[in-house]
Amino acid sequence: MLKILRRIVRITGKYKTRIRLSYIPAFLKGIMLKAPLFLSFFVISLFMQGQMDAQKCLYFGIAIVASVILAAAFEHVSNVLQSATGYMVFADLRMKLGDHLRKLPMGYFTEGNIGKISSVLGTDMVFIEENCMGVLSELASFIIAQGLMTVSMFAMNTWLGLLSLAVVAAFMIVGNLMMKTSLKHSVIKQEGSESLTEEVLDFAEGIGIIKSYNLLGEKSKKLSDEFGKSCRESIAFEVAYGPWARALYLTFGIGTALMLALSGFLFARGMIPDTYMVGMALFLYDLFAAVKSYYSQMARLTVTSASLDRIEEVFDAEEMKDEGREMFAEADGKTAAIEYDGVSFGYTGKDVLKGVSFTVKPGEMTALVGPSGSGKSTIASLLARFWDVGSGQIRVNGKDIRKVPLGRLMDQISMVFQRVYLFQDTVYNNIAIGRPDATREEVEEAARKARCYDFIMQLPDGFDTVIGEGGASLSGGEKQRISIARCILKDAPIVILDEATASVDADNERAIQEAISELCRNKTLLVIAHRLKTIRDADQILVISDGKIVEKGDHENLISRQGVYARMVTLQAS
Ligand SMILES: Nc1ncnc2c1ncn2[C@@H]1O[C@H](COP(=O)(O)OP(=O)(O)OP(=O)(O)O)[C@@H](O)[C@H]1O
Repeated sequence: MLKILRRIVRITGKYKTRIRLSYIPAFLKGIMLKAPLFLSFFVISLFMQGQMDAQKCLYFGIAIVASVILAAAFEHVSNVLQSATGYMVFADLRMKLGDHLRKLPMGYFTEGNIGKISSVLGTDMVFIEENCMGVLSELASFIIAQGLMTVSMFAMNTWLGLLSLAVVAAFMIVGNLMMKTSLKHSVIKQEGSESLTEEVLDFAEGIGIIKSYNLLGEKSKKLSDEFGKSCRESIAFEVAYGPWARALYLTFGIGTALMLALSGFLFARGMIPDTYMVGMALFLYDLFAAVKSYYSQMARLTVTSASLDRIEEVFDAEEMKDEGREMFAEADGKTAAIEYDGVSFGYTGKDVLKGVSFTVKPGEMTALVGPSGSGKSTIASLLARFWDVGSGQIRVNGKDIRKVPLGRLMDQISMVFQRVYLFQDTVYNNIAIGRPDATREEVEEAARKARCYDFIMQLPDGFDTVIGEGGASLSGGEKQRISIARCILKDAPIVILDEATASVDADNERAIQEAISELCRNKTLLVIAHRLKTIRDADQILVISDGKIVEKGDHENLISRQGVYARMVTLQAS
């Protein structure tokens, strides 16, 4: 239990002191909450001893009101310190996570971790933020309140004190067993929610394919199975947890009854005065209320433990090294040279690239061609450090790309992917991502060059139209051109182009080709080519097969060689 509390305090980082400070008002609130009870006890005692008068009664009344006001004030201060800190902690933690995710290799995202990331951001962090920070101060005030009650029992009579201590010990045994059960099932529930999130994301993302291949029944069944599993896990949690919650309730009832019986016995034996007997009747239902509430709140914290595990798991994923602090010789220049020097690489041990070496001169175009799965995309993605090379080196302007800051490398590269991703934001912002400090004129100019200005102006709000859910929907070709406008605006010296294989209509294809020509003007180009007719003018064509360069040269040269490339051209022409 303390372990969970310590883990929560640990994630509060630089706000730790604020959290610890908040215990002071929480303790004071704990005392103030019990003050009306003690004051009432004194009032009754004074009445029974015939020492009460109207003035004293008024003072006691004022003291009770003051203690209630103070309890509220202390609660407010402790909440401000703790809950507000919770929001600050998680704002920082989300930023830290964003930064961490940015530094993870692409492989992390393709290895089934998307569900985990979604759960961490959407469920775990929100749960801890909303539930746990406030709970810490609640727990502190429960501990002090229970302490006060037990001490006052000892003050009345040692036997009463010992029995109340024994009941608290029974609460601790039952409470801890309840938490163990809750913890075990929370982990199962959290894992279930993770795989459910993954299944829902998969279903939503693949809905087009699911419909077109008539898989709605099959996929819906898979999804319903996941919902069913999640439901069963929740029921199993309740079934296992319920008896312990009832046991806690019983301990409360039995403990209270035993305290009443003991005080009656002690009174009958003349071991406690009648005022104490009346006081017991007053305290009775409040005697163990704090420890009961404490364990009820702790159950919430067990869910937190499973959430913390997942948050830590994501943070533990190894980041790509970004320790290089050297700069490119021609940093931010308009052209750049690229050299692959004996590059080998494998995703999961097996080598996908085997000793790949080639040079792209500044301002020239190199095309990668070859059968599917030969390693073309892998070659290109290593340049952007989506993964790091296994052995060998990739140099840009003579500098090993691992020796420069990742951010600086990315400044040098624009990428046009086959699969375009536009954010659910305005057209303007989707283009401006390329260079956030660009002026409106520059964004519009980039849109013109990418041949998308005209269709953007026909959208309901022009550049301010929101794309995506609830906003304008665009055709594949239009989206592609917006993504090219983004790259034109970025104006990076290197362009990696994954040539689209999807067929678009002739108008769109012409517009896309014109947009690409604008983008590639005076740039160093690495093109993953699928249609060979588009790369005839390339300065260099690399034919990749099974992770190796098997032919290298320009179109004329490779045709005259009558090798793999020539056969591919003949095949595509037929
Ligand atoms: N993220 C990944 N994890 C594991 N293996 C991968 C991953 N991406 C690609 N591979 C494997 O690496 C090999 C090369 O893939 P790559 O995508 O580079 O080929 P490609 O020539 O670009 O293919 P295509 O023309 O079909 O896009 C293939 O065997 C592929 O299965």
